[in-house]
Amino acid sequence: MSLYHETADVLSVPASAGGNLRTRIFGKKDLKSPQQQVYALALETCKWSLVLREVIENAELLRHERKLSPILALLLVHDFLLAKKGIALPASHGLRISIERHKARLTSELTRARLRRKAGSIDALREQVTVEFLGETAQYPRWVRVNTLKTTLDDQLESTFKDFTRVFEVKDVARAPGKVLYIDGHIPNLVAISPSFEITKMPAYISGALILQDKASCFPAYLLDPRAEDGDVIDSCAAPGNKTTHLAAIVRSRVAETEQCTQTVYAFEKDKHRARTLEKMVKLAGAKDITKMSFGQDFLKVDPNADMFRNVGCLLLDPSCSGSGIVGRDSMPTIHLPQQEQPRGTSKKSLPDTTTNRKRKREPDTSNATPTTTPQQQQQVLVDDDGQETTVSSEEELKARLEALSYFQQSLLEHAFHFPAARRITYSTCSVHAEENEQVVFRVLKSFVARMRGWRLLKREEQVRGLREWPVRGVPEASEGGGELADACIRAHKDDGRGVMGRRGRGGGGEGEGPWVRDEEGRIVRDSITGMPRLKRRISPVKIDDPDQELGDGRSITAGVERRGDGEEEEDSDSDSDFDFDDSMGGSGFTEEDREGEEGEEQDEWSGFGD
Ligand SMILES: C[S@@+](CC[C@H](N)C(=O)[O-])C[C@H]1O[C@@H](n2cnc3c(N)ncnc32)[C@H](O)[C@@H]1O
Repeated sequence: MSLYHETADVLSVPASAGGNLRTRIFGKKDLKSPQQQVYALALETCKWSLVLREVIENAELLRHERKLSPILALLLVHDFLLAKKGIALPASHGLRISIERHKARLTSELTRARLRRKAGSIDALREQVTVEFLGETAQYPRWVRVNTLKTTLDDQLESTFKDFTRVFEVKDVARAPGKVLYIDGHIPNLVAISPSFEITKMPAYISGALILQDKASCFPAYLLDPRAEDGDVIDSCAAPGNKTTHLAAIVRSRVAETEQCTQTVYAFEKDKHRARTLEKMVKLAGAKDITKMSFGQDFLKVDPNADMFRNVGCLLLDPSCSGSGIVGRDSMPTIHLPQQEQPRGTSKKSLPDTTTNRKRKREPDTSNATPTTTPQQQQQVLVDDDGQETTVSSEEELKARLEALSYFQQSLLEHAFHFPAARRITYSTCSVHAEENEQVVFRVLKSFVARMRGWRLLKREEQVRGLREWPVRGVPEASEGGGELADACIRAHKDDGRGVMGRRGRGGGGEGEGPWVRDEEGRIVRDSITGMPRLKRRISPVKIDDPDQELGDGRSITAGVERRGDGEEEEDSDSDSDFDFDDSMGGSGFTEEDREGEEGEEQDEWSGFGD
């Protein structure tokens, strides 16, 4: 099946099948065409579909080419008119011929469509189309992390962003058209640029020198602040790898260029499929020398006392969570289908697109396709790490899922507390729910292992400058522990006016936030229970929005702890950490993706690190 038929199939899946464009494509195991290519074609065609519909209808393409279905026509005309290399089929292929023989009409209709929109050039039209397509998300800047493993901010200001106008308030980025840039004041090496700028086409992006990463997603690694004296670092839940590569960049930045970096970032990812993405990202970001990845490895089953981890001073925990909370099911982009047999000059732009869709050979009925159609109802939907959505039908069900997830999250933290040389931990999620955020932090600090080993909250005034100054903090009512815990937490949400946004930019969510916990520099203190000298760790929760910002969804929470000291540490005899994820979660409370990670793979065995 050709790229075009496969993409048409993806776009024709009924709305009831759920999922978003990304999950429909990347979760599809039987695609013959490269997933990335299908995704790009589908997304770009949706983006241009309003213009292309007009072109196709006015050129009467479907009247002349009766074998073409509306979706196929859109895809082919998209590539014919807008793709650099045209239609990706041999010149003699029937589908290609069916479009190219209408070259004159199609190109002149595109020119007319452009002029109707008062766009002076195709590039100007492209910008208009992009802003329109981004809709609500166009109100937010696009955050770009300068990957210091490969480049520097100065180099990028002189190359990729050479023609950009610098603004000094983040709110001015999204408002201004064209090329505008803001250098972030909280996170080093982070810039915000105009959302309509096609950064993904820039060589620096393609080479991994620039990484698309929402500001809030940069909080955990920055807050963790791993320094040379902290030794090795663990990213416990690593895929797709935004935070792993950020950690690697920070670690490397603290070693002189001429010197070898002796620290290692250990990255665990339980899901083998997602681990492949992690591997690609680590490689692309130039983090391979510093990072050791263990594919399909459950962090909870890693022995903290293993010799390999004796120097691990910092851990970043960014576990699976309930995702973006309550969101609208608007995850599929809209596609505007041309009508068949539309008489010239009479296009009815507001007709529901699917009404005229006819069944075609090899192309399924699109009458129920998510794309074009009616606004989706707002529902309570939990979104997992893969973007899979689960509708929650009752408050009780939601409560049960959150409870199960929060126990898993707490178990990760408790497990991290056991690493003998650990000084700091950050904890983050992309959940909107206090149950997974402040409440996890509050509970875990009261756990036996936390008290025995002296972990404590990292207070706001002890945090790195950028996050100390970040004004959006935890919610006191959700913090049980009161004002201090809330203030130590960092939150970010898309309505905070600071340019951050949820992972998926879904409508209807609004309130999403997540806390982050981290500890500060540990000091030897007297343990309040035993009176013994102890390493002091602190945890501070922070709330943030999350990362995978492209089609973003959800928020994230991070928590971290740190300890430092030269005191003797007692061997813990408590069994808090022997929490068995599988048993304790039961069957109802966690995401598909968590389950998938367990299936078929032997999780108990240490799979070793790949270089
Ligand atoms: C929220 S995502 C992490 C995102 C990542 N930190 C980033 O910034 O790119 C959570 C990941 O943790 C993985 N995961 C969940 N439980 C795990 C466990 N027990 N051990 C290792 N990985 C786990 C999931 O498969 C998922 O890929």
